[in-house]
Amino acid sequence: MTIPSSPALLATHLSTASVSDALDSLGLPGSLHGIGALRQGQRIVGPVFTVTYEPVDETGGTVGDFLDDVPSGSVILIDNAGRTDCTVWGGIMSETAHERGIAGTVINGTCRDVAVATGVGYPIWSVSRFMRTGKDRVRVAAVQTAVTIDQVLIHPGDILVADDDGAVVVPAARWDEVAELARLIDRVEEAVVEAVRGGATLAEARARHGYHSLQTRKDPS
Ligand SMILES: O=C([O-])CC(=O)C(=O)O
Ligand SMILES: [Mg+2]
Repeated sequence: MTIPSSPALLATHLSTASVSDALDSLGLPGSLHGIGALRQGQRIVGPVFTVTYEPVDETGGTVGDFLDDVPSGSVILIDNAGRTDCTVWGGIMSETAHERGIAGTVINGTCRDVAVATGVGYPIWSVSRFMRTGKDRVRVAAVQTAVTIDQVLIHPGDILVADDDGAVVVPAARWDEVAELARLIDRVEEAVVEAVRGGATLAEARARHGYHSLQTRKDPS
């Protein structure tokens, strides 16, 4: 399996749109509906380090205790069950993750200190932003165990791609296959645009290159 984590590959990596279409064509789930980029113009790809939070009723809960254990190049994927009334990520964590070379953080939940993340250029995708802390409200229940977000079952080490359009996860064992298909989809879409530039109508260009069925699930037989 090739994980494109070098800066050069990061600069040219696949869009979430192409990866999502490739997953559709293989009949695989992976797109994380409801999680969006905190700010535009950032793209990441890397293996996920999963974190699961749970609520606490009394004092003692806190956020971020796992951060010292995350390898550089990882994408931190936090599942707080979509909870948006208290954080699981903040500015100290953004500064620390940036310092450690962590690729970015994707949160099924909310985060705060957004200006700090923006200031250091640390990429975050989340359901929302909100300032009330998760300290004394949540605690880490598990790290590096499987999580399910938007009905997508995600295992530690699966490959997450995120950009302006959101975040999508590919099972590690299917990465090469999905990436190759996504590259093919990119090439076909470029050919459609080239045909339009060359004078074809959009209908002609799309028909010529099979645009409408790029993402259609292919018969496995
Ligand atoms: O309580 C939180 O969300 C954590 C926080 O603010 C930080 O890391 O700076
Ligand atoms: Mg803070």
